[in-house]
Amino acid sequence: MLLRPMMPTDETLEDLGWDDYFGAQLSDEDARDCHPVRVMSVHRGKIAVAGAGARHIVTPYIAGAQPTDDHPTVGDWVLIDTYTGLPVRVLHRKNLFKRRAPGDPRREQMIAANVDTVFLVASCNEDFSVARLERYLVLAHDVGVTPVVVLTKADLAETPETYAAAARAIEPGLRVEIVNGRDPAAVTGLADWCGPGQTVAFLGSSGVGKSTLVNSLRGSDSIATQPIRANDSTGRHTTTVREMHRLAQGGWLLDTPGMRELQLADAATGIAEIFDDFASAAEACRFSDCSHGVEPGCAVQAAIATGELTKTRFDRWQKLGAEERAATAKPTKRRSR
Ligand SMILES: Nc1nc2c(ncn2[C@@H]2O[C@H](COP(=O)(O)OP(=O)(O)OP(=O)(O)O)[C@@H](O)[C@H]2O)c(=O)[nH]1
Ligand SMILES: [Zn+2]
Repeated sequence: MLLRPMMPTDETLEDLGWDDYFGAQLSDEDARDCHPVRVMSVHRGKIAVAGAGARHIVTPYIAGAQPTDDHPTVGDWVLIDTYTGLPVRVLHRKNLFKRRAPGDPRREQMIAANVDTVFLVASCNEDFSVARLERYLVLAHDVGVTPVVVLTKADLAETPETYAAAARAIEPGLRVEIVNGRDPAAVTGLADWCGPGQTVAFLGSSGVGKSTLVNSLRGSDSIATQPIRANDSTGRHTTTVREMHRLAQGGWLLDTPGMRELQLADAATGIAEIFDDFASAAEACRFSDCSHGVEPGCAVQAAIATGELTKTRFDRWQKLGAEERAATAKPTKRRSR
């Protein structure tokens, strides 16, 4: 089967996000016999890919690929054999978003690969929650993607700066941008991350304005947005396509339904990073399995007493830890009849 050019483009590999990280993975043989393509979308039994100057449809099956992770997902770079048109291997990823497969918590499902920046979207209204942003930060750190907090609906808030200050306080150096997602001019604040070759993804709960932002960034209105339901602010899921979208600034948006349903999974390292002050205080507790409650010699409680650590952050640290343990707990054995 020869590689059929489906659609000629003027895209270079660099436009698509190719850089030295991937280039360094090619042997001389690879460079001679194969060419790299990026996975734009995944369908049943086929994947749409983009290479230098053309887009193609190829099979996702790679001979000999064993674990699921060896198979291509959206955002991946795949080597295609120039003579057979078949995929040879998936290049090592910069990062990979995964989630537990719905209905089977023991299986993991790949969601998106090679994301440069993840926009953590929250709105400047009563839905704003530091704890939720922290969860997303944990996830971003865990996956190894640079997070940028985007606060939407600034036009509806009297003092959007108070929300921004609360977000900035979560982590030193955290980038926080305030936008009116409906105003295409206002999203220019996000341009730094959306230029040629850059890949972004969005995380945030339903109704915070992700689709609206995406439309403003794409310079089109091609993702349907629906008005929020009148008596709750949960919004609706309006995005069903699973693919990479070209942004007006030249970059790529990786938008998959899975991204929208991501949960905190296997995020232990991430939690330790966001709460490194708590993690290091806990090392001084008298008991190694201290629950930081009423035990004698608890260094965490001591630090809270002196004001060195805060009780509110302690509560969030405990809550995230408990959620994480619940999420990774082995299913309890069913009693036999
Ligand atoms: N005033 C104002 N309204 C906004 C802004 N961003 C989004 N909205 C509105 O908020 C509602 C929800 O926005 P969506 O973009 O659909 O939210 P979403 O995060 O994509 O929601 P899901 O698709 O459910 O994940 C829509 O009515 C938008 O028009 C903003 O910055 N300012
Ligand atoms: Zn303790």
